[in-house]
Amino acid sequence: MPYLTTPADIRSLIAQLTTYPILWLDTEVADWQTPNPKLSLIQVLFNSDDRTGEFAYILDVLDRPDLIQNFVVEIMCNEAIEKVFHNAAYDLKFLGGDWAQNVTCTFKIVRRMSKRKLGISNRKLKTLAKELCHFTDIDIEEQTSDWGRRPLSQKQLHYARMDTVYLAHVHQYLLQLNSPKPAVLTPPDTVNKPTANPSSFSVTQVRVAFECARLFYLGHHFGGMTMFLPPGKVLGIGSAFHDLSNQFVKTARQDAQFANLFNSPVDQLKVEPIATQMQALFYDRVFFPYLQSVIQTEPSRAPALLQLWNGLKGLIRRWATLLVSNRQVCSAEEVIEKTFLVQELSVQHQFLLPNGTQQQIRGRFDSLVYDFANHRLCVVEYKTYQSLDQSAQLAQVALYSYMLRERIGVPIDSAVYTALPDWKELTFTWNELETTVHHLIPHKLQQMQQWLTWQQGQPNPPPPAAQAHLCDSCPQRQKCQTFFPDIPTNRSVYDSVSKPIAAPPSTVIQPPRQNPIQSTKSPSSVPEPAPSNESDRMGERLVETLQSFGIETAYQGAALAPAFIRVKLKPNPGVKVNSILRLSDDLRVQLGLTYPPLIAPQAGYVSVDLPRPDRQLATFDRYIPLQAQPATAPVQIAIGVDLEGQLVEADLSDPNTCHFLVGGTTGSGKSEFLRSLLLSLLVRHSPDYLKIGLVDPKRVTFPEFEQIPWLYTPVVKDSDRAIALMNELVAEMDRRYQQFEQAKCPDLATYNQHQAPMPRIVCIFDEYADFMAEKETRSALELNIKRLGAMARAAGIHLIIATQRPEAKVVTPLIRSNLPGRVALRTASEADSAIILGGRQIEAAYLLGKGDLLYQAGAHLLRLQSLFAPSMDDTLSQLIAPRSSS
Ligand SMILES: Nc1ncnc2c1ncn2[C@@H]1O[C@H](COP(=O)(O)OP(=O)(O)OP(=O)(O)O)[C@@H](O)[C@H]1O
Repeated sequence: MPYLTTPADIRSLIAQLTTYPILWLDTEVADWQTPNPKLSLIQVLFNSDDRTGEFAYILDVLDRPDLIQNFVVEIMCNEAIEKVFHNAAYDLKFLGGDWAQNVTCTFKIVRRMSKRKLGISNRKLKTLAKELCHFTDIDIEEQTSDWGRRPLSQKQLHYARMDTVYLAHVHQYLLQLNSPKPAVLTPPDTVNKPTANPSSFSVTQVRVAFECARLFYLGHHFGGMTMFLPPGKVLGIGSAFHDLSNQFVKTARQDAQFANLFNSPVDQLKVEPIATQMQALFYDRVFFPYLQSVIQTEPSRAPALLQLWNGLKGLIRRWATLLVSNRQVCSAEEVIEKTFLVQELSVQHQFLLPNGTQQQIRGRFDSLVYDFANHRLCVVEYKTYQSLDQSAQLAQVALYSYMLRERIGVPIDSAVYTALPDWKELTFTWNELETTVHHLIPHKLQQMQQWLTWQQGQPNPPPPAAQAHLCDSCPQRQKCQTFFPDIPTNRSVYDSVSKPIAAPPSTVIQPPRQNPIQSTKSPSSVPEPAPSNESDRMGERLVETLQSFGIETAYQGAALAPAFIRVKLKPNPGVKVNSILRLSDDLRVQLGLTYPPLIAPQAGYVSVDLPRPDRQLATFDRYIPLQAQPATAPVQIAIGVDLEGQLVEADLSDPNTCHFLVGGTTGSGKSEFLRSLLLSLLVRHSPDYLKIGLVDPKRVTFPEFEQIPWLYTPVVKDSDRAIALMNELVAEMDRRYQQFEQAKCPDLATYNQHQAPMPRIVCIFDEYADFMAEKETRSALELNIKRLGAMARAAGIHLIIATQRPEAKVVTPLIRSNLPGRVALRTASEADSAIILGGRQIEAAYLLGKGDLLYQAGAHLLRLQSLFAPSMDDTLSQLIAPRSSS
C-alpha cells in the first residue's frame, strides 16, 4: 500500500494511472465539518481483485492544490478512464465538479434497486461490502478521523485504502447483477459461488498460496490478514521499515551531502566510514524527526521503532557497500542516481499454464538497483520480519525478477532485506531464480485456480500449510478450523501440497560409516535419537518438490546429524542421479536454504543433506572424557561427530592423516575446530609425552593456551618466530632421526617402546596465509613445510596448517602435496573448497558454518560436526591444577 507524499511521486503515479481503463476512487477530507473543508487524501485502486488493499495507492494532497489540479486534468477530465466513486457527488466537489468525465456512482446504481431484493439493510458502502461481498472486520472507527493532522497513523491509512477495495468489489457485484447474462458471470458471493480463473492474482497471493493454500483461499474469498505473524513480533512497526527504506533512497537522491560522501578518489573510499556517515545523515534528516512525531502522537510505538533502527543501519551499510563499489565506474554526483534506478515499480505478466490456459499476475516491488561490478540489476523487497517460510518468500521475489525480465529482456537478481529480529539479506541470482519460475509458478497458478473453485461440502479442499508450524502463527487460524473442519488435524500436511524445492552441486560425499581406516570411533560416542517425524516430513516434502520438477523418487528414511538431516532417496527406475544433482540451486530456492543442499550418490540411494531447524551442539565433554593415556598410546585428534552420533578421530601416526590442511572462512568455526582438536590432545597426553607448538598471528585463537605446560615454545605471533619455529622443528626432526639410527629403530613408535620416550610434537599453525605475502617468508616456510611434510611423521612431529584464505597462491601445490589430511569447514568460494579438498570438490562452499565440516579420510569424504568446548577454561584448569599442585 504505497502512501505517496512527495510531489514527484504523486505526479509520476498520476502519469502512470492514465494508462488504466478504470479506477476505483475515494477521498478523505480534512475540516469537513467546517465551512472550509479541504482535500486531504485521494485513494486510487486499479485492480478489482484486490481484497487487502495491496494495490491501493494513497496520494497525500493536503494543502497541495497544484497536485489536485494535476489529478483533475490528467485523470478526472480524461474521458478514456472510467472513474468509480460510491458517492460521486461528494467527491467531485473536490475533484473537478462538472469538468469530470466518465464517472460512475455505485450509490446511484444501488438506489435504483430494491433494498429488499438485494438483501441489504442500508446503502452505505461498508454495509454493501459486508452484506453483498462478505467482507468482515470492517473498520468504521476512523470514519470521523482528523484527516488534517500529520503524520497519519497506520490505522488511518488502512482505513483509507480499504474504502477503494470495498468499492471495487461492490461495483463488480452490481455489474454482474445487472449483466444481461448473469448466469455466466460469477457474482463475488464467493462462499457459495467461488470465482474461477480470476482475472489477475497478485504476487502476494502467490506467495500466500505457497505458504498455505487455505490461507490463500480464505484471504481471496473473505479478505483479512494473510501474513503469518512471526513469534515475538514487535508491535507498532506497521510498514515503517518499508516506508523508511524508500525514504532513505529519496533523501540520498535529493540531499547533496550524501553525494559529497563519495567525493574522495575511488581508492580512498572506505565502506565503514561512509556507512556510518550515511546512517548519521539519515538519522538527523528523517529518522529522528519521524521518531519525535511518533513519540508525540503514539509514544508506545517508540521502542519498536528504535529496534527497527538497527535494521535500517544494516540496510544503509548494505547500500554503502554497493555505492562504494559502483563509484568505481560512476562519478560522485551520479553514483546514487545510477545505483537506485526505480522505487515501487508495478509489473504484470500473463503466464501460460500447463493446462493451456493463461493467468495474469500483477505486483509491485520495492526497489530496483544496479550493481556495476556484476553488471546486474537487482529487485529488492523490504520486509519487516524474516519470513517463516523462506521458499514462499523466494517465490515472490523470483516472480518480480521474472516479470521484469520479460519486460526489459535482461537477467535480474533478487534480494530480500529484513529488519527484525536482526538485519538480514537473502540474495538470489537470476540463474537460481529462473528455473524456479519456469518449473513451479505455472503449476502453482493452476493449483490456485483449482483451489478457488472448491466449495464447502465438496471433496479435496485446498490443503493445509506445508509447514505445520506455520499454523501456530496463522492470522486466520480460527476461521480456518471452522471452515475446513472435515480434515483430521493430524493428517500429513504434505498430502496434497506440492511445494517446490531445489538441488545441490555435484559431490562425492561417501557414506560416513564406511572408512574407518584412519578414523576411530570413541567408545564414549553418543548415538543421536532416531529420525523424528519432522525428518520424515522434510523427506516427503523433498520427494514432492522433486516431483514438481518431474523427478520421481522414493523416500527411504533419514538420519540425523547434529547440524543436518540426511534424507535418503531412491530414484525411480529410469531416473538419472544427475537429474537430481542438477537441481541443487532449485532446491535451495524452493526450500529457502541459505546454501544449496549437498547431494551425493551413495550405495543404493541418493543422499540430500538439509539443515536441521533444531541444530544441536556436539559438546566436547559429551564425547571426550579427561583420561590420561600411556606414552605409547596412539595420538589421535578429534575431528567431529558423524551421522550416527559417533566421534571421528584421526590417528597422527597414520601416513594419511599425519599432517593436516584445514581451511574455513570467517564464521566457519575454524578457530573452535582447532581449539577442540588441541584440547582432545591435551586431555589424553601428559606434557611429558606431548609437546605443542602454536602459531597464532591474530592472537585470538589460542589465548587460553598461552601458559600450558605442553608448549614446545611460547605461542608464536610473528613471521620471524614462525620461521624460527619451523627451523627448530626441522632440526629436531634431524636430531631424532640420528637417535633412531643409533637405536636401530625405524620410527618414534618403535623407539618409545625401547627407550626413554620422546614426546610427539604437534604444531598448529593458524592463519598461515598471513605469512605468505612476503616472498622470503613464503620460501622459508614452504621449504620447511615440505621437509617436515615428507619426513616428520616417523619422527613424531606433526603439522596442522590452517588458513581462512586457501587461495592457490597461498596453499601452493608443494604445501598441499605434503599435507595429506584435509578438513574443510565452510569456505568462501567453491575454488577455496577445491583447493582444500582437491579435485573438483566444491561442496565446502555450501556447508552451514559453525563447525559443519568435510573431512577427507583417504578416498572418503565425511561430513561431520566439530566438537564445541564452551567450558574450555574449566577443562584446562582441571588439567593443569593437579600438575601445578604436585
Ligand atoms: N563446533 C561448533 N559448534 C557450535 N558452534 C560453533 C562451533 N564452532 C564454531 N561455532 C560458533 O561459530 C562462530 C564462529 O566460530 P569461530 O570463531 O571458530 O569461526 P572462525 O572460522 O574462526 O571465524 P573468525 O575468523 O571470524 O573467528 C562462533 O559463534 C562459534 O561459537
